[in-house]
Amino acid sequence: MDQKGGGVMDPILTARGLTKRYGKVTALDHCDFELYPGEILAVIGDNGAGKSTLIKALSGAVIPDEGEIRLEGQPINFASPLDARAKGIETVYQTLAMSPALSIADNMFMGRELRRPGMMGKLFRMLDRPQMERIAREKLSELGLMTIQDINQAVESLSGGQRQGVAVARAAAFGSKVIILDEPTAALGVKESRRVLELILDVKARGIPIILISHNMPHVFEVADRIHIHRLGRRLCVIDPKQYTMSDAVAFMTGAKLPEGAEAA
Ligand SMILES: Nc1ncnc2c1ncn2[C@@H]1O[C@H](COP(=O)(O)OP(=O)(O)OP(=O)(O)O)[C@@H](O)[C@H]1O
Repeated sequence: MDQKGGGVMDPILTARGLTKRYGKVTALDHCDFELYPGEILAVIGDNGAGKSTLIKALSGAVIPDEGEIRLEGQPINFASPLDARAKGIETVYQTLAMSPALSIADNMFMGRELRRPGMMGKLFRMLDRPQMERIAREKLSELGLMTIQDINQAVESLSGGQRQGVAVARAAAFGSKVIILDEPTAALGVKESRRVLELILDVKARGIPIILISHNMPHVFEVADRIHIHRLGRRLCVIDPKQYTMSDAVAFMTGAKLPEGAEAA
């Protein structure tokens, strides 16, 4: 059943019956999932509920044992995160996957460097630094991240919030269809978290849907359009944050209360 817009919109990303076992542990147990165009979908759940495994399966980092994933209606079988990236699913992990000693521009283009013909013509193509710097500057400024002064500044010299910003801008910059953010505010202070939440809303305003994994209920309730509650390896329900309180969500998550009237999985 469509959970959004009374059946008007088709989901951009779906999963049906996703299952992943690690020996005797079932990390994902016939899990369903939907992400709709333009929305921020938060995924919450207790420790060990299977949230990371779910996003890893959606981003090609884990290959599910069973189940089906569809992107824009087409079945997909990612063999690796690179595969998922090539299809427009960008994931920003807590570790950010950046090289601290390299510059902002280098990090933004890591793995997709732009090249131009060198002195020897087409055989020896060299990095097109001016172009990469120009685009990096443009992308950061589009997302209001121009508190960063110098695009050649090493990432290690940035604050935690600025680093998170660069990672999100990188994800948003490359024709993404879906951005997955894993605990983007977990390591940040109040002010930096605020900036990152604004950035998440900016990315949404640019029409890119976001999956936000977070344990921070105030942040989730502030930005999410819908909340996928994950419990014991599967989706327990999806709730509208305007209709439930944070304590309801925590009670559902921990099994203290069952969702009433929520869309059961
Ligand atoms: N590579 C692995 N090998 C063995 N077990 C794993 C592996 N990855 C996850 N698990 C197990 O699968 C279950 C789900 O883990 P997962 O990390 O997906 O949960 P989570 O909801 O993201 O938890 P947290 O909020 O604590 O990060 C846990 O019991 C975990 O121990």
